[in-house]
Amino acid sequence: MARITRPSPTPNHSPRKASGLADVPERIAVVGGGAWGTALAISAARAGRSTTLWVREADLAQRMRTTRENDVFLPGHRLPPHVTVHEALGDAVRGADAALLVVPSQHLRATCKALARVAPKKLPLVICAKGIEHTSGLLMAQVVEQCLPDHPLAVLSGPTFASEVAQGQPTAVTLASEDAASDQEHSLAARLAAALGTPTFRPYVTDDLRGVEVGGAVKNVLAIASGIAQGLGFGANARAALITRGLEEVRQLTLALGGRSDTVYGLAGLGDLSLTCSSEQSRNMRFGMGLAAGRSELDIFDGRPVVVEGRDNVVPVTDLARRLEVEMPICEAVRAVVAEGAPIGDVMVQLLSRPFRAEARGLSLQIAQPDQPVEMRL
Ligand SMILES: NC(=O)C1=CN([C@@H]2O[C@H](COP(=O)(O)OP(=O)(O)OC[C@H]3O[C@@H](n4cnc5c(N)ncnc54)[C@H](O)[C@@H]3O)[C@@H](O)[C@H]2O)C=CC1
Ligand SMILES: O=C(CO)COP(=O)(O)O
Repeated sequence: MARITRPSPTPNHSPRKASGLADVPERIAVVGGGAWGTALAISAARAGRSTTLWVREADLAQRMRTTRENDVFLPGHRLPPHVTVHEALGDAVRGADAALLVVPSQHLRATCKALARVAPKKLPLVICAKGIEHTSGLLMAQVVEQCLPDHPLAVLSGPTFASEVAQGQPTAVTLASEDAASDQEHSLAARLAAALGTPTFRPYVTDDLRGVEVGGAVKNVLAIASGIAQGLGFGANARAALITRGLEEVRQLTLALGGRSDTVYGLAGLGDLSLTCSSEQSRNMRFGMGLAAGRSELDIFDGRPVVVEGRDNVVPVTDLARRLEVEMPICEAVRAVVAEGAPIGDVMVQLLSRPFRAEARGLSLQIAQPDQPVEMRL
């Protein structure tokens, strides 16, 4: 395995200037000790940051302090010495310069409410969860703004399987903060990039929070579709079509919400969508494959407590699209299977029987529906 090492990153506690940039956050708190939080803590420590990790499960936190491994959510990866594990949220964020929020999307609000009681004033917050809140239909940044209104906000997203990041495999991410437009190198996103970036964890900065968030929320739903397609035995052509047409669904929703096309074609859009739709490392994709094979949810992950954001987000994603009158046929098909119990075969036939249409934007062709029966052995 190729591995690039960085010239001896030594953590220190004094503010650092990087390449003439403003002070970068030195002490990073990671809120959420699942696979992604653990990988981000390892990566932040590798970047030389002094890192705390909040692990909700007290027994796991205790074990991690001894064994230096998260044997539940990210087994096989050692925590560097500069990562301190806490089960009390207040201890994890005390003295932090920035906090990465890495709990599953549907638990973010409750976690933020708890954080509001203990977080230092104006602590910069970095959303690393991908999704839309079920009860409110809000994106993660909107949820955080409601619970912690006075805290500067950034979003970190992109094609990032946790275990590869923990291994130090080359990875690129998008870091978004609104001030990146006006105050580029002093922006929160730029300062976080300087704090968290390494030769193998390469942040790209943008000001388009909305676009970054939509890409992350929708790709998980599309990855379930990709898993279903793979599970049904469809080939590489189908996957390429699904990724391309899925990206168009991401684009339409992004634009409807005020995000930008360049974000859709960036790491948090096309990058994450293509990763998650083509690798069985993806839990969402494995979930879809399991559904196609007729397996139960528990059986798909051998009874382990695994987050499948696409399953938890398919209804809020499609509800939002319906409200904004954005057509998302692939996401709707996943909703029919996952949330409404429709038989996969019927949903697939419906999807393949949709009318042919224009690909070029601006053309509004009316073409007849396919009139042959869909011939598939499902
Ligand atoms: N695993 C990955 O490769 C990546 C995950 N993400 C995102 O990170 C977020 C977290 O996912 P993972 O770390 O992978 O999850 P995970 O499946 O590895 O772990 C589950 C996490 O949920 C937490 N949890 C369970 N119930 C909770 C509650 N009531 N309140 C707060 N936390 C609770 C657990 O403590 C644990 O930290 C998700 O939004 C996911 O989409 C983003 C990029 C990569
Ligand atoms: O978000 C991810 C990769 O960028 C992780 O995807 P899964 O949750 O499908 O494993």
